[in-house]
Amino acid sequence: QVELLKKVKGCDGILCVLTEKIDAQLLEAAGPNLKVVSTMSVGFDHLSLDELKKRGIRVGYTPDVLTDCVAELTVALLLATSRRLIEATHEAKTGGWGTWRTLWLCGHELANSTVGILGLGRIGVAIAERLKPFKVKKFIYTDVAPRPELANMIEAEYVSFDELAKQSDFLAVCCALTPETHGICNWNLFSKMKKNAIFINTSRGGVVNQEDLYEALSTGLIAGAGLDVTTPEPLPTHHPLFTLKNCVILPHIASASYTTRNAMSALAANNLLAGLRGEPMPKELKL
Ligand SMILES: O=C(O)C(=O)CO
Repeated sequence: QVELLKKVKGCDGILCVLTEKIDAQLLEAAGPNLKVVSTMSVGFDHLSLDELKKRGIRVGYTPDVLTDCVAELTVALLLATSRRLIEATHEAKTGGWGTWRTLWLCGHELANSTVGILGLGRIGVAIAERLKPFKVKKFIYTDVAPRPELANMIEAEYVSFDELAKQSDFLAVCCALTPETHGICNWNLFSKMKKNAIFINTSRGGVVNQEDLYEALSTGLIAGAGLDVTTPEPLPTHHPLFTLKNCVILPHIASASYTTRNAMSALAANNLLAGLRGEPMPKELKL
C-alpha cells in the first residue's frame, strides 16, 4: 500500500486486486488524471465507492467468470469440513489410525439435509446446483429481500435470518461485505444454529465475528466451520481458530484455478482499457 501510494501519482488508470485499499487517501495521491479503477475481483469492499463516484471515476470488476470456480471450492470446503477430511489425513499420517472403529471420525452428511444460503446471488445458486445431486432435502435462503428469479432456479425457499439459523444443517455465506453485513455472523446467529450445523464462508472474513465463532466451535454449539476468508488475511498462525480441529481454514483460494484467474485478469484488463478509452466496459460497476 505504501508503494502504491508513492507510485500512483498521475496515473490514468489503476488495475488492482482485493488486497489494495482504494480509498480517499489513494485517490488523492493519484490526482485528477485518474479515470478508471479496475479490480481483478468480484468483491469490491476494498473500494470506497462514494469517493470514486464523487470524483467521476469509473469502476470495473470481474463477476461471472469466477462463479463456477468459487462454487466448486465452496463444495470442496464444505465436504472437507463436514466429513473431517483434514483431521482424517492427519490421523492417517501420524499414527492415529488404529483398528476400524464405529464412531471414529464420523461427520455429517448432505443427504436429507437442509442447506441455507446467506445472501443469494450467482455464487449461491451455483453452490446449490452442485449440492443438489448430494440429495439435499431443502434449500433455504435469506437476503435483504426475496430474489424469486434466482431462488426458482434452485427451488429455494425464502426465510428470515432467524429461521435460516434454526433450520440449516449447512449454512453457506455468500453475501457481499457491506456495512449491513459486517459481523452479522455472530453469537446471535451461532446460538440459534443446530448442534450438528456446519458453517461455511467463502465470501469475506468481515461478515464473521471470529471471537463468537471460536466460542461456538470450541463449546460445541455448532459442529464445524470451513473458512476460505478471515480477518485479517493472512490469519496469523497463532490465531486461536487454528487450534480447533473442527475449523478448516483455507488461504482465500476460492477463485484459484488457472482458467478462472486467467479469465479474471483478461476481464480486468479489458475493463481497464475500455474505461481509459471512454468506451462501455465489459463489466462495469454502476456507481
Ligand atoms: O473475486 C473476489 O472477490 C475474491 O475474493 C477472489 O476471487
